[in-house]
Amino acid sequence: MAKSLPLYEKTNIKRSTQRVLDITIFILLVSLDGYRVLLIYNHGFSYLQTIAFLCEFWFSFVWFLAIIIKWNPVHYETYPQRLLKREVELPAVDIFVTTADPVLEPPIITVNTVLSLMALDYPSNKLGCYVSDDGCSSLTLYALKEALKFGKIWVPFCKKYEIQVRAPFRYFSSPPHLHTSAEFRNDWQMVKVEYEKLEANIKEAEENKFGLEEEVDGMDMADFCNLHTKNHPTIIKMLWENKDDLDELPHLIYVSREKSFKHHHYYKAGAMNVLTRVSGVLTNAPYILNVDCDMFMNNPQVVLHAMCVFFNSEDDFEDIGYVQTPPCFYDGLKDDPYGNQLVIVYEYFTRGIMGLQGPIYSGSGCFHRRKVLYGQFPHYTTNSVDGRKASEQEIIKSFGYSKAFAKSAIYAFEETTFGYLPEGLFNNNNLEAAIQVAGCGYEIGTTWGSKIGWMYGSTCEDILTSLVIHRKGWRSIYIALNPPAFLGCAPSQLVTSLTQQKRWVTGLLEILFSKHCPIFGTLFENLQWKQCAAYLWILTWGIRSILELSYALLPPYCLITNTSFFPTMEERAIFIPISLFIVYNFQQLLQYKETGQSVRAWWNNQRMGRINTICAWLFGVGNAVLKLLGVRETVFEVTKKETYCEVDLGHFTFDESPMFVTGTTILLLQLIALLTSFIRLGRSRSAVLEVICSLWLFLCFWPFLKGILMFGKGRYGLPFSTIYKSAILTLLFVLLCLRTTVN
Ligand SMILES: O=c1ccn([C@@H]2O[C@H](COP(=O)(O)OP(=O)(O)O[C@H]3O[C@H](CO)[C@@H](O)[C@H](O)[C@H]3O)[C@@H](O)[C@H]2O)c(=O)[nH]1
Ligand SMILES: [Mn+2]
Repeated sequence: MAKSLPLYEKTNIKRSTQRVLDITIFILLVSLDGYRVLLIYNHGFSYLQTIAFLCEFWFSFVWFLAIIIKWNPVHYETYPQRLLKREVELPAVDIFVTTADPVLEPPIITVNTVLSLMALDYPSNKLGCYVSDDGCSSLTLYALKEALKFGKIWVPFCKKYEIQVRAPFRYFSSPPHLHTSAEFRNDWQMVKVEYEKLEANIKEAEENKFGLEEEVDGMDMADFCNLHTKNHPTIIKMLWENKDDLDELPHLIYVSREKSFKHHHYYKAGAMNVLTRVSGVLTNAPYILNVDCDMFMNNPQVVLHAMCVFFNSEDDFEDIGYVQTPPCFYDGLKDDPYGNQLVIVYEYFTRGIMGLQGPIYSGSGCFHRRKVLYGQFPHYTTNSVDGRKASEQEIIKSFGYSKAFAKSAIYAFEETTFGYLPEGLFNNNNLEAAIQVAGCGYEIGTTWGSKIGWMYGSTCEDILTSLVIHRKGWRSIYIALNPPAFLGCAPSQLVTSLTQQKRWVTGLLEILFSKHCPIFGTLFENLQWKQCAAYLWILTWGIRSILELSYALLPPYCLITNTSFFPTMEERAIFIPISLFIVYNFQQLLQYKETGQSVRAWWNNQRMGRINTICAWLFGVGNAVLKLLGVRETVFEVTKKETYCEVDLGHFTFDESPMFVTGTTILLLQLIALLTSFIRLGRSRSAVLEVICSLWLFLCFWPFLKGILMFGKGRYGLPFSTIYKSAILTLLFVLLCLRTTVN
């Protein structure tokens, strides 16, 4: 019987070898800690040994957390065909796309994402697509308007021929299949020409910066006339309304929330909350799918897959808060030179977390339940604010003064499948209500960002939001589809990648040192302790960077001062660090092999691991400290989206960023250390392991040496200021080393 078949199934993945290796590494780490303790106990306190102990102790702790996470990996399989057989009424879904800057995020990218989403295999009268434009750009609006025209031929074309890749730029980047009908080839050609026209129009508008006050194609652009992108009233444009017709496109709504210099706008989290409210008064779908502007939909069935989870069986479903799809990227550079494809993190860590309370929300490609975002606790079917049923008055107090919104929220708590559609969608009353809830003063005195919606206070609003949801006891589920549900663009330049990493680390520390710290969530709320371990593993990245930096300074210190911090050749304990080095790298290599990646990809990732921690994460820590001290607010630096492949892809390029100073300094120090030990060869104590460490780090930071050698050769070379700052730091360190030996 079709009805009784489950809509999704969970299978455990067996990874015995990995488990054995994990445990072995942990035992070795603990032995190393033990060795240090004994040494300090027997020979008295020494700074060198204490620093080494602290670092290694922390690495052991992080490894312990990792074991908890990786212990029980799982896989979920979803069956949309079974769902369709059940003939249930499918619920409405509101789709949120955010864009923030027409230069860093060219409108053609956003347009492709929107077009792919409009073409989802899902009843189009149940979909509403909201685009938030924090850049308040008439260009983005114009591009959307043009895209809508193209969408009217694109979407039917995709559905007629069951095209899989529904982002046109991606689809047209390869020729059509050979064995296709003449009709298909004609259609293909026609649609392609139309897409090229769309591209050309947007490009032209970009170049000409058309007179903003002009009427573009019957659309009044006067709203954008003379306005400042950081100080302007709300602009909402109802671009398309689906009149409850399956063959039409889904609703398309453009929202640029009000901005003023007097208010904080909370970056993406703020934008998401505005969309939540605007969609609340318009379509109020019980499910919300959110997608970054650079993540196009790549599996048309993805909404059906997600619904399989939500619709499985009554009791099961009652505590699932959201469904996340993995972040996957297209056109990954060969062998992952910047280590940002996250394959290993996904396969070993995320799959592991899936077996705990559930995956962490990663900001894009996620299906939320509206009532969960509204602060609902699991197993409630009516509204509950702070865990108990609330009156309309209380709802207004916490959700803001809009009556229309409060009313819609009550519907949302009851999770009616259609959402809330009073007489006609785009009437003036609704529009007025929407403009009201998009105002920048609307949230004052409410609990938006503190208890409901997307959470404020961290540039990693995604992780903070999911933590707050998990703390209430909700579970979450990951669906990894084939083909991947969404494909995004990963930074293809070193600076961009490092800037992103830096922002993440700042955001993570902001959470760790706030009242939202997961430890409290486990002690006082419903966050499971293993899930807490998973959060801690991520949130402590910044701390790891300080210890990694200290550890990276130990070998040069020892080699310059002719001391050692590792056991020497004469000691039997030397086998501990040696085995650790071998087993650890063997395990890493094995993981790359298991996931079908090359040895080169392993090397690149492990190298970028060091570069990220020492360059980007360290500055992330700096930003977080400045914020905690109240010196400076953190800033969400939007990641630059590269549209076209540049020639130097994969080559390291540099700029004036201070992040490169630490990297260059570490390189110079290893160089001096290696030279010193070479000169001393034969006359010094045996410091084999220190030399190996130094050499290893030297190889990791090799691209910086190239940067120095290419000095003056444009972006491939390190700028002079960076080199001389690093040289001064190196000199200071060497002097410090010499001073300690004199004493
Ligand atoms: O003031 C802002 C800043 C950003 N965004 C949007 O936020 C999204 C993510 O920004 P991006 O610069 O692409 O950051 P990434 O580092 O690529 O984003 C990752 O990390 C973020 C948290 O740091 C998450 O929010 C993202 O979903 C996740 O993909 C984009 O759609 C932006 O348009 C806004 O809407 N308003
Ligand atoms: Mn992004």
